[in-house]
Amino acid sequence: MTVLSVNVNKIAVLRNSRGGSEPDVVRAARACLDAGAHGITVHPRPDARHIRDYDVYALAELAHARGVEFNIEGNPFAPPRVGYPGLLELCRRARPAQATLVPDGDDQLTSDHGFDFERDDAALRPRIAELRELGCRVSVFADADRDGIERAAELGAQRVELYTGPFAEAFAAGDASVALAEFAAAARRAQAVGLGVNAGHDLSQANLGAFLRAVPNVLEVSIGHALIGEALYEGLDATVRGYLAVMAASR
Ligand SMILES: CC(=O)[C@@H](O)[C@H](O)COP(=O)(O)O
Ligand SMILES: NCC(=O)COP(=O)(O)O
Repeated sequence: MTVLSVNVNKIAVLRNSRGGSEPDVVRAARACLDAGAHGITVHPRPDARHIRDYDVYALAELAHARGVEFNIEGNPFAPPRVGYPGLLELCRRARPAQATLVPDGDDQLTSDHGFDFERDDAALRPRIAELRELGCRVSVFADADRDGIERAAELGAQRVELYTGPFAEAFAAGDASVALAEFAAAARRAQAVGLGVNAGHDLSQANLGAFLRAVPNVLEVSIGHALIGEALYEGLDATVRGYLAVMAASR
């Protein structure tokens, strides 16, 4: 079964645009959970452009109280700075059920690629080990079109999150068949060495069904940008239920 983790970064974008505390990130997360979402994801960035450290702690408290998965995404190599203690320190303090490592820089508008597991091997290993010692399940962001996804297992990761941006682009352009075959093959290669497969980036109500029907045994999708945008029209409750309906129909 695939679970839905709602990424609430974009609620914080809106809040930060004016300062103050509205819209309230925790209230929005609660509304998503009330609608049936299985978990909450955040991807705090060192420049604090959206989710801040205090959001992470407040959302962790909510997730722990509700007994749902909290997933923190981020670059494990980004150094701490004021307002951003670093991904590992955030995980030490917030104890998320899952930490998803993503190799992105501050100069990126958003995440746009996965790890090169061969190049990043020595750097990733100790961070994955430390996160696992903290009790986090560790997932690593991966490209479907790059060789070597299997190495994530050797590094100690339990899951990979397939970067679905290229699939979403192909879907929007009208033909995702080649991309879907590539993603399905990558998922199978990861699963063959015992890795669980998550997926995320630019998934939407429009493209999610096609993805889940083609790619086997996706354990979790984390969705933010499209979902929060759609919720402006339909409301969070109806939008989350809409995603869950797509997921149920794609089983
Ligand atoms: C790893 C990933 O694909 C998402 O976490 C995405 O990067 C969301 O981050 P932004 O909301 O900052 O674009
Ligand atoms: N890991 C992907 C995620 O959390 C949300 O990505 P997006 O839906 O905001 O593109």
